[in-house]
Amino acid sequence: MATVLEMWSNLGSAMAGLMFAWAMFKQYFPPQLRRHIEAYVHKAVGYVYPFIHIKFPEFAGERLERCEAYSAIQNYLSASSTAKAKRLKAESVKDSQSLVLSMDDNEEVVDEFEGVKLRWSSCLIVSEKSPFSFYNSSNHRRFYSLTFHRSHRDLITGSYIKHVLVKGKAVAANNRQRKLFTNNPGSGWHYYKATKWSHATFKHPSTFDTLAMEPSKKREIMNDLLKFKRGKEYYERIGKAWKRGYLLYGPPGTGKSTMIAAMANFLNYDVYDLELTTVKDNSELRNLLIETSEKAIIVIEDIDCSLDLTGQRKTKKQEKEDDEEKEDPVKKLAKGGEETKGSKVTLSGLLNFIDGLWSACGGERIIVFTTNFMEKLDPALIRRGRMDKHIEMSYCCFEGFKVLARNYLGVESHPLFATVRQLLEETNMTPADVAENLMPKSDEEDEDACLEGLIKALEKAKEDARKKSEEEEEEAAAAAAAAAAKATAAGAMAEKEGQQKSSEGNQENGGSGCGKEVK
Ligand SMILES: Nc1ncnc2c1ncn2[C@@H]1O[C@H](COP(=O)(O)OP(=O)(O)OP(=O)(O)O)[C@@H](O)[C@H]1O
Ligand SMILES: [Mg+2]
Repeated sequence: MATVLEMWSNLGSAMAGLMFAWAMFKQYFPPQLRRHIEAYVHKAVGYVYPFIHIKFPEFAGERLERCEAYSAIQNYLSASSTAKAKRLKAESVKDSQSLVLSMDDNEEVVDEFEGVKLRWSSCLIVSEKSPFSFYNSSNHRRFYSLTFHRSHRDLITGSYIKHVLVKGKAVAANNRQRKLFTNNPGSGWHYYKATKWSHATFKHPSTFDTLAMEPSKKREIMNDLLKFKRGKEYYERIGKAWKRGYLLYGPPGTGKSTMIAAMANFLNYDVYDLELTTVKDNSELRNLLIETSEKAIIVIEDIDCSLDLTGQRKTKKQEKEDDEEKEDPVKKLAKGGEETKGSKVTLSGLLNFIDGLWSACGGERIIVFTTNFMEKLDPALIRRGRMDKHIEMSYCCFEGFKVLARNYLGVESHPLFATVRQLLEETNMTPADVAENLMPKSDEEDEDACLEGLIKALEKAKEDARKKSEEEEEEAAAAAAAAAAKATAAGAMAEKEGQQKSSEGNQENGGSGCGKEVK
């Protein structure tokens, strides 16, 4: 005990001596000489001092922007700071879902990388306010300082710093508040408000767990998305832009939009909902693309209705109608007026948007088209390489129903499931309709009532489909009978004409000479 006390008192007097010497040094040595001496002292210390410091300032550059590296380090250290540091600081960071906890000024934490220990300190320097400064607070300069032994220089400068930045960015991405963007109409861009996209916080509850779909198909899509997300190096190696196109097709209410939300939640990406009809032309489309962020899903819903992208040439009649509309404004208004005017986006513009040179800027993007009528689309638009994966969203299967029953009623099994299974095999019902039938409409409605309601609806759908097909059969039979009758009548007529002609021929041969018209 005595030795510890002795040590502290020795240290105290040594410190006091040093501070006295420093004060004398500052007072009696002119600044220029002082700088020289300081430089030599640093050099001399460098020979015996075995540690290296790296400084990461909070603000840098001419415009003093916040350094990306500083934010990444702050995020990287947040986990170890929360566990180890005694004084913490809580900040709400832009676009972050929750508060970011980091160590307070002048705190330290120790980190370990490949068996090497390193020390991170958060430092704050407060200097006098410059008389020319526009800011009225004194100058605060914050930075992180990394200290390590010089024998690990290569490891730290080579791999560790890269590791910290990658991990820190990943933490920020996980904590990021995701957004749903939609494009502003071209005419709405002003010189003072050049925003091409408006956004809201993206909060859609759909996930792959709640999506009604055949499990093997669902797994296949999830694997595909994961492979894409982790494929940065792979895409670089094969020389392909880091993006992937999905085409979702199927009848209304089969979950195409729901699937997009599930994809965004699964990948933790932003969603850009692109309304093509309000995009003025191809160059505006390109500008919109440039302004999307990384980690984005760009969606064009109902692509078949967005523009005339069928790639088919207009018929003469359509061309004539269009010319008439141009000349007659009344006709144009009757056809939908202002709305139909505008977008000059062409098929080739859209193809360039998907896989032209500009589409490779930024990377990590998914493009999704949805349509109810796949056959209406130009094959060039949906060929593999542009729309890499075609996903059919179809009517509800029994596995899909089980997901919906679990979501909507909280039941995993029920005696009525067998009947539902049978009926789903015999008739088509969209997941949207199944979901609507499963949803309790009042507090009194329990799972039995909802399942019975669904069974009734399925039976009705089956009956309707049967009647419809009977009607169609009858119509087809009637059409066939009418066609047959027409053919018989035409045959009879032709036979009659033939007979008349031959009798006229006979008369001519008989020398009558009067060419009588046959009616
Ligand atoms: N596969 C599904 N899984 C879970 N819920 C679904 C599914 N399909 C539809 N639904 C439910 O039905 C509603 C409508 O579905 P959604 O909007 O995704 O259909 P859609 O295929 O995009 O239709 P449209 O072609 O008309 O745009 C959703 O809000 C969701 O509640
Ligand atoms: Mg939809």
